[in-house]
Amino acid sequence: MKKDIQILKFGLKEIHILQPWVIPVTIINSFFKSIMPFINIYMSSKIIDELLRTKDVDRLIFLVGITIGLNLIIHLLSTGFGHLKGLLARIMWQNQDMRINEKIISMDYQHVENPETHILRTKITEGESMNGGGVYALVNYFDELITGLVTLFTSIILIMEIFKVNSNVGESIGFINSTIFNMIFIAILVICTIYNLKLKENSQNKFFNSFNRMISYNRMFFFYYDQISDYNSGKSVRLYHQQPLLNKKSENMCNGFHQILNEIISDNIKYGAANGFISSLLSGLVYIFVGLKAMSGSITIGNIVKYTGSINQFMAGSGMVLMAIVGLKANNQYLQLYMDFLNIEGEKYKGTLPVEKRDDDEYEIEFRNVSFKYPKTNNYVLKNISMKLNIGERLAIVGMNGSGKTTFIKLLCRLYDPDEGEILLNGIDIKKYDYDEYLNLFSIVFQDFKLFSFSLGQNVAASVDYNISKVEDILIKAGLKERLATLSKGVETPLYKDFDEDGVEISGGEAQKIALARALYRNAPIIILDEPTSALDPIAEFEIYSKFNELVGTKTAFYISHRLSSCRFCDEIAVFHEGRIVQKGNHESLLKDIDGKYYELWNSQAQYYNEEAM
Ligand SMILES: Nc1ncnc2c1ncn2[C@@H]1O[C@H](COP(=O)(O)OP(=O)(O)OP(=O)(O)O)[C@@H](O)[C@H]1O
Repeated sequence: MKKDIQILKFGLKEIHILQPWVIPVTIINSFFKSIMPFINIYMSSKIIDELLRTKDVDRLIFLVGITIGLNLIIHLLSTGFGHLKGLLARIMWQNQDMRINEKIISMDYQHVENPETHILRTKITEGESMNGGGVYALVNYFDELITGLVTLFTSIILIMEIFKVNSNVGESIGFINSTIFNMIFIAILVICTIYNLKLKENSQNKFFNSFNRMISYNRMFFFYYDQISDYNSGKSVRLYHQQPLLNKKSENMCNGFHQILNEIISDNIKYGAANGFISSLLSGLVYIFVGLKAMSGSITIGNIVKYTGSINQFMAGSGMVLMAIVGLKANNQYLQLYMDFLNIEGEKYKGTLPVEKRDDDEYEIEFRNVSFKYPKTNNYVLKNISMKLNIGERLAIVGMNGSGKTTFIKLLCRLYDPDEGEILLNGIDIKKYDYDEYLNLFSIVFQDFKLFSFSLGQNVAASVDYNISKVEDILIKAGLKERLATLSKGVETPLYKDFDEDGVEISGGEAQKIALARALYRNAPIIILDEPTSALDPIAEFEIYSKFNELVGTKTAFYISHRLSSCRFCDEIAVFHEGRIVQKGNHESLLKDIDGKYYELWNSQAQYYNEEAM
């Protein structure tokens, strides 16, 4: 109970943050919605009594006029506020999406790589969009609760009279006029309502369980959808005849999904039938109860309309309140997911020390006995790494697949922190530096870099506004002079066709050059290139290497590559093997150690060049 209230408070606070007007407008809308039926109930009873008693035409016209007028006003107000509420709730929903995205962007990288974060996110978005659970649903349950409470309160005021024992009626109908008769009726009303509530609660819980089972199918569905729609995968699908594989996988997913859907539909039918039966039974009882009271003479004919209408409204209102409570409780399960997501803590210590701004780019990096394993794994990916990179030096990192090269860079950029040892910048642990200032020291091209469907210039500058001539200069330096000349809108040409028909498709090599240009545009003192030329043709690769010193200037550079021939220009080469640095030195010295890993790697690659040459 305490936890439920806590989650509810969180939900209401969230709604307020996302769109502060949603709650006030919902309350006003619920009020108008709920009083509308009572105007007709009350006024109808007055008109009937008037017809049966005085038949005063002027008064009848007055009563009908008031009824129509009130109906019109309340209807207009209720419709207007209803639309406003719908609009605000949609804005709130959109703001929630943005809040979730902002959270993902700002959370520690280790959470971004953690599949559990993505499952949680999928549960939240699908809970909202497909199952009506979460913040949006809270607005609706809140609406139902307020509407129910106002309905309940108003109906109680109107029906109180009927439960009064009338001393003017005769002995023969004494039982109908007695307190016991009234109590029996109220007891039946309460029992049926509680039973209905239990049915609803069971159905909601079953639905939430089904929803949890559905999540994995939904994730698969979107995965296949993406794969099938993505023209890049289209190539391998055709080439490897993967259609049957994808079809089979989709079919299995659909079967699992349909099975859960069938269970939900059959549960809903059972619940609907039971609920319909009980509601009809109750309606019948209300008419019998009020009819008997009228026959006994304890109420007027006009009051039959008032009391049957009000008791039905009482039942509807109490049903709404109870259903809203059950709904709110069930909805808490969805809100809890959202709360867990927002509560994902930034565990990383962000530091406060400002990074010294140096015109001479004199930044020295040292790894001291660094060991690291990925969260929730047992094996060290890096073990006892120690190395120092002097200012302005170019360090090449080579090694076989999975030897830990990219992980080394991830630690350097504080995407993860070491489990043991420390990384120092100018002799100070990098954790102590202000996180954002520290990151500003790096220009990085990752292997799996990403370009966006924005303009070429915005991609290079990583910003909406940019200096056009600077972007052009850098693109030319990165080897895109000819390609740039073919673009009618120059650097303002959109990349890809996702949002713009005039967008251009670029090759893998061109994309890599743009990613390189982006790193150069940033002009940070330390540059990191993770396989920066893997997609380039030999001539483009040669051009980049021959200009590398000019491109990198006085910056300190980390250079990761599988192609050992392309690392020869580096001052120092570190050879990684199974998470350790097994050799260090320049190309010539490393090659002299014929038992070393570098010699082995070099020869295995040189062998192919030689064979090709033969
Ligand atoms: N997020 C992660 N969670 C768990 N293990 C990971 C994660 N990322 C990488 N690894 C594992 O860490 C090891 C080192 O990976 P890393 O990407 O650093 O190697 P690499 O030398 O850069 O390889 P490659 O040359 O193929 O790019 C691999 O065994 C990899 O499976």
